[in-house]
Amino acid sequence: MIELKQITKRFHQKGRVTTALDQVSLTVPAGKIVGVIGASGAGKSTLIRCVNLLERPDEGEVILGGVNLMQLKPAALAKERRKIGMIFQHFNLMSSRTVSENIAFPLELDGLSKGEISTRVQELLQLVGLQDKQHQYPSNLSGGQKQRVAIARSLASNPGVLLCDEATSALDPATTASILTLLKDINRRLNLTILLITHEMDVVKSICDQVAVISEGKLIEQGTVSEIFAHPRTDLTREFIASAINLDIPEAYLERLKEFQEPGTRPLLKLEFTGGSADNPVISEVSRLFNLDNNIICAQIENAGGVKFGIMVVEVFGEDKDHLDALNFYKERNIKVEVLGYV
Ligand SMILES: Nc1ncnc2c1ncn2[C@@H]1O[C@H](COP(=O)(O)OP(=O)(O)OP(=O)(O)O)[C@@H](O)[C@H]1O
Repeated sequence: MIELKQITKRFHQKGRVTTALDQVSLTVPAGKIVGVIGASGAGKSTLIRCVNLLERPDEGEVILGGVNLMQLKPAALAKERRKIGMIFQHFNLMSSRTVSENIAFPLELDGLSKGEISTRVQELLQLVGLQDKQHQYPSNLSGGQKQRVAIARSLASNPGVLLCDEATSALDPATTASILTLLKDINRRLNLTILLITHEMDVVKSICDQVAVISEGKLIEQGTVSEIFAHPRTDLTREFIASAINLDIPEAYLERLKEFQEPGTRPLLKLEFTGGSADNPVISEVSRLFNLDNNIICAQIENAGGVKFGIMVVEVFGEDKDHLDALNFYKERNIKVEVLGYV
């Protein structure tokens, strides 16, 4: 549905050139939800803005439903852009218009009659669950309700594609979850293709079919969510996966944690499991093979795209040499292991 082919975008400012995107190629299949994740300044916003040519790439092709947008004249491009909806972190609603009037705006631009607009607005209000707010102004709505209005407005002209620019970044966790559920529901019901950018792996984990990781303007990894969570190839991707797990080490252990080993202290290990390694009984294997006792301090196992991943923190009792052998064993089993310190 969306094909970005070797997109490069440079910004020139005060004699300096920033390459925001460097030969980026990305395909978003029809009906799928694809997430692009990256840190601040990685190029996410530039990437998503290149899809509807809000930013014009210096090199490469932007193909939407088989049409190369880069080759279109302004009138034809404006027509193609009507097929792309977009929502933003800060909603971009018109404060002087009510909820219904905001949603009606693109339909007015499309030249629909008053009756047609009214019918369509009611459908959209129902889709996003805001019938009771239709006469309110945006200033009287919560963040989640504002984003629902923005979603309804973006869908007014029946676009085939929805671009989401950090759409949940300004929302609290519960509201984020409800907006992500709505996006997934719309994706299924309308067969809408969604490209979203985010800096949160939780968003990817919740609703994406595929994910690409962007760093310094380059896509460094892409694949299905299950592939990427099962076999992350880069440290950055591993960090994003780990960030999707909220693991709290008990305060009592953190207070006792020492950087270097002292007599009578034991290593505290953090183990990160992804994919196959989360299914293996490694903790009991390690105990048996290396004569070590593991005290599990905290652990969390999550699921994304049918793949398990998780983190466990263990206090290990045993001989120094056996500890080293165990560390190597974990590494051989593709389990990322870190000695957090000694307790
Ligand atoms: N209009 C512009 N003029 C000059 N430089 C720009 C412009 N827009 C973006 N950049 C630069 O391009 C790079 C990528 O920026 P971009 O906004 O795409 O990153 P991002 O991943 O969306 O970051 P964030 O999550 O902080 O919004 C940054 O180095 C940024 O400073």
